Amino acid sequence: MIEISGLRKTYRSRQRSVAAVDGVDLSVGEGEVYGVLGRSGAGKSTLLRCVNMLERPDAGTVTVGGVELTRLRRRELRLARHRIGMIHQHFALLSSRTVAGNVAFALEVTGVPRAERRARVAELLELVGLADRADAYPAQLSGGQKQRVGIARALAARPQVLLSDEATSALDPETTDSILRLLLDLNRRLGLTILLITHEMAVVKRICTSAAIMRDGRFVESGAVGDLLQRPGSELARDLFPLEGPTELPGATVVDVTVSGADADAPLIAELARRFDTDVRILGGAVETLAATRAGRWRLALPGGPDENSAALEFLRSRGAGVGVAS
Ligand SMILES: Nc1ncnc2c1ncn2[C@@H]1O[C@H](COP(=O)(O)OP(=O)(O)OP(=O)(O)O)[C@@H](O)[C@H]1O
Repeated sequence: MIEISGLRKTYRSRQRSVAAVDGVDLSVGEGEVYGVLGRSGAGKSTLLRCVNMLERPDAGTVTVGGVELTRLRRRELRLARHRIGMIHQHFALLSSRTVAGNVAFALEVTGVPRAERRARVAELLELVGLADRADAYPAQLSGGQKQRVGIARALAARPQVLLSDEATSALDPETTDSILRLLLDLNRRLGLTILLITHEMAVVKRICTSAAIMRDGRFVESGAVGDLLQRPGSELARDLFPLEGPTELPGATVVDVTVSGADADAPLIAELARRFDTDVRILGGAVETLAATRAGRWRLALPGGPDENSAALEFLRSRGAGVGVAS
């Protein structure tokens, strides 16, 4: 649904030049929720703004829903942009308009007739759970309610894609959770593809099917959450699903084992102990449900050195587990 290739954007001023996006490739499938994580200044906002061409990239291509936006002229781009909704950290609502007026505004600019507008606004407010606040003004709303208005407005033109720019960063944890639940619900009900940027791992954990870490304008790691978890040494896996316990034990091989999907609930460790008649110890671990994936991660200590345990490690791999030897 979103294909980005070789994307670059450099900001130049007399004193300095900053490569905010420095060669990013990204592919977001239809119906995916893709999270880009990174610290302040990593280039996340610039990347997102290049996706709907609020920012013109210097190089690379951006294709959304099969349309290559980087080739379009201004007028065509304006039309194509209607297929891409966007929500913002600070909501960006019009303070002089009511909730209904803010949502209607998005329809006015696309020339939707008045009667149709009214019905669509009612439908959208129902969708985001704000039907009873249609006549309120933004100043009378909580942060979570304001973001719901932002979401309704972003969905007005029935976009295929929603871009989310730190949409929950200004909200408390409980409200964050309710907004993330709404986004997940919209993703599932409408088949909406979501590309979000955030500095909060919890957001990725809660709703993303795929994720990337961005640093200095580049993706340092990316992939489906289930795959990342199984990738030995993955930074994202470590942060998404931390493992506790020592990484070294005298006389033992310490391994981190990750399984995802239905395998997460299989009695893998029991089978390992039985088959290889080994006194395997669990040093740390858990089974958790992330947005898209049920996953189990364990740090195990197997008696003996790596050579003595090679058959056991091979067995774990043959069962679809990601295996990283810690020591
Ligand atoms: N309009 C601009 N002019 C000059 N430099 C800019 C501009 N916008 C962003 N930058 C610079 O580009 C780099 C990336 O900024 P960007 O806002 O994309 O990062 P970010 O990861 O979204 O950070 P934050 O979470 O703080 O918004 C930063 O060094 C920033 O100072």
